[in-house]
Amino acid sequence: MSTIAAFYGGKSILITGATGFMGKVLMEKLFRTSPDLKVIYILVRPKAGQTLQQRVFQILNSKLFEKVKEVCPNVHEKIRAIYADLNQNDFAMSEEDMQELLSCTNIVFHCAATVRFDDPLRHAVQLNVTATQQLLLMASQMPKLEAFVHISTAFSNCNLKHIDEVIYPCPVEPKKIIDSMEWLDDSIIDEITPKLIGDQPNTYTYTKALGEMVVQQESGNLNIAIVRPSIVGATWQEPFPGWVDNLNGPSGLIIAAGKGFLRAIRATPMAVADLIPVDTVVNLTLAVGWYTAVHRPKSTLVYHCTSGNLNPCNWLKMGLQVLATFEKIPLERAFRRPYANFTTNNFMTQYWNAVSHRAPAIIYDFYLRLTGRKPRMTKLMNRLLKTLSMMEYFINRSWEWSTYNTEMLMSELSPEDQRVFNFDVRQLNWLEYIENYVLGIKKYLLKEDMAGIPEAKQHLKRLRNIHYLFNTALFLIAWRLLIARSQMARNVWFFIVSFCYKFLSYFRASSTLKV
Ligand SMILES: CCCCCCCCCCCCCCCCCCCCCC(=O)SCCNC(=O)CCNC(=O)[C@H](O)C(C)(C)COP(=O)(O)OP(=O)(O)OC[C@H]1O[C@@H](n2cnc3c(N)ncnc32)[C@H](O)[C@@H]1OP(=O)(O)O
Ligand SMILES: NC(=O)C1=CN([C@@H]2O[C@H](COP(=O)(O)OP(=O)(O)OC[C@H]3O[C@@H](n4cnc5c(N)ncnc54)[C@H](OP(=O)(O)O)[C@@H]3O)[C@@H](O)[C@H]2O)C=CC1
Repeated sequence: MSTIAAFYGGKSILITGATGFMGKVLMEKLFRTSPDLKVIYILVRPKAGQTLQQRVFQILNSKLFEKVKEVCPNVHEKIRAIYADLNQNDFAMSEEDMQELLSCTNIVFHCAATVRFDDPLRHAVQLNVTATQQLLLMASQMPKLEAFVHISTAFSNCNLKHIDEVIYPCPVEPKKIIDSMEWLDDSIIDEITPKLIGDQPNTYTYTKALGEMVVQQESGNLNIAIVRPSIVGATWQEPFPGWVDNLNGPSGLIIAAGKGFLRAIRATPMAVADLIPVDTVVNLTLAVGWYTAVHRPKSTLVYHCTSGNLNPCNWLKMGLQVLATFEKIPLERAFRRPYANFTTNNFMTQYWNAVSHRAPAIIYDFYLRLTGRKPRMTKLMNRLLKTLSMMEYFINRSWEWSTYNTEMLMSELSPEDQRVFNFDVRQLNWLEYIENYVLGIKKYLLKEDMAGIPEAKQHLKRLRNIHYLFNTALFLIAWRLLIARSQMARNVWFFIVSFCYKFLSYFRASSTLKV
């Protein structure tokens, strides 16, 4: 029997961000391995016209939870959705809900965050810093609390090249930032944002670093740990390979590549692609929760959940494997054939953006206009280029994350726990993982039917023919224009034609002689 699974039995667990990518996998694993847990409280807000209950119903009835229903048939009774908006004071929770949480919670997993890179600083501070502070305050009033696990990011200190498992101080105290957000108006905040974030690439990594400092400053007597995952990708093994349900990280760009929108990228091919499967992150998180509660380390331990130092993969290898998979299993209705062009040169980036991204979009929009339809490709392409520009910082650098605490934790686990809560990325086969990731994107994110693969392949063949036809026509037009304007081009043209004619005559003559 797994010690960690047994530990969560009978526990009341509070999860924030349970409706998010990582939160869902965390809940799934908890229910599957510890079906005798008492209750999971999840803080949820209504969204996109769905009530709390509808959101929970949708999660529990998704493919991800199919195995859970077998091992824990009463899962509906063990999940308690509590209305909460982490942007509001006291999370806008009712008094009864608050009291229940304070008196019953044994373990807290704080996953909620805004992960947008372009969020205004005020909003990012509210969710990634102030909400963390409020949750810690709540935690300090929970008499039964055994452990609080805060999910941060390995990029919270991405202004450094080598990152240790420690909390680094921020230039400005989080409290001062929180205070200033209360009285500064939006335009001033926007103006000072670049100065405040300094050498951090965006408000996301900056506020995640502030969040860690808040954890350190407000931890008091709590048993707290921080987990720092790098770029979280689809599931590796559990509950099944390739599950993914959002566009964050590489997923959106993989789709863009598969649909033929993204054909060139400013990326350093040999830079480490520090991806980490979401089930690996969840296994580590659960092991951390157990260790923190049982061993009560004296200080707040930070755990890096990264792959680069143990089993590195680079962007080139990843890109090529993505394309190889699309050869076998293409996406439906692609705009162009998938193709990859990695460049680190600024001029080449501009060139490829103009030739491979903007020009086809303009031509296609022209075609849409001609056929009486609404143009949309240029808008979509601009969005893609914006996304690319936001990601560039992360795909042109490599970082070294030390993993002493993570390795120490691994050595503390029993063989059974190492198997059930496996977070040893050395066992990961990248080519297999990436193939499953791409397949998962097709099946679970885009919900494309595998029966449509032959038609998708046919479509790619048609696109290839259109591509050849288009290039030939373009070449002939360009050549015709050149001949009309340049004597030299005409001379070259006559030289080539007469050369070919002579060659053919010679060939015919020599073959007649042989006979
Ligand atoms: C050339 C060949 C290629 C070959 C093969 C290819 C190989 C692949 C190579 C891969 C290299 C990967 C590098 C990853 C590096 C990650 C580093 C992470 C490090 C930190 C990790 C963390 O610790 S934290 C998690 C990361 N955090 C995010 O990753 C959020 C980002 N994101 C945003 O910051 C906003 O999204 C942003 C973008 C501002 C847009 O903002 P925006 O306002 O313009 O757009 P919106 O977000 O409102 O979305 C409007 C519509 O775009 C759709 N969409 C949203 N995202 C999309 C996306 N990525 N790709 C496509 N489509 C996307 C969405 O579904 C909407 O669609 P619709 O309109 O139909 O609903
Ligand atoms: N994905 C990644 O690549 C990485 C993620 N991380 C960290 O992991 C954690 C989880 O990320 P991930 O699951 O990918 O993110 P998601 O964007 O998928 O999920 C974010 C979660 O936070 C919730 N949330 C956001 N705002 C509020 C609010 N005002 N009130 C209540 N809940 C709110 C969301 O709820 P709702 O569904 O209602 O929007 C959602 O459940 C985050 O802390 C992130 O920083 C770290 C490294 C990499």
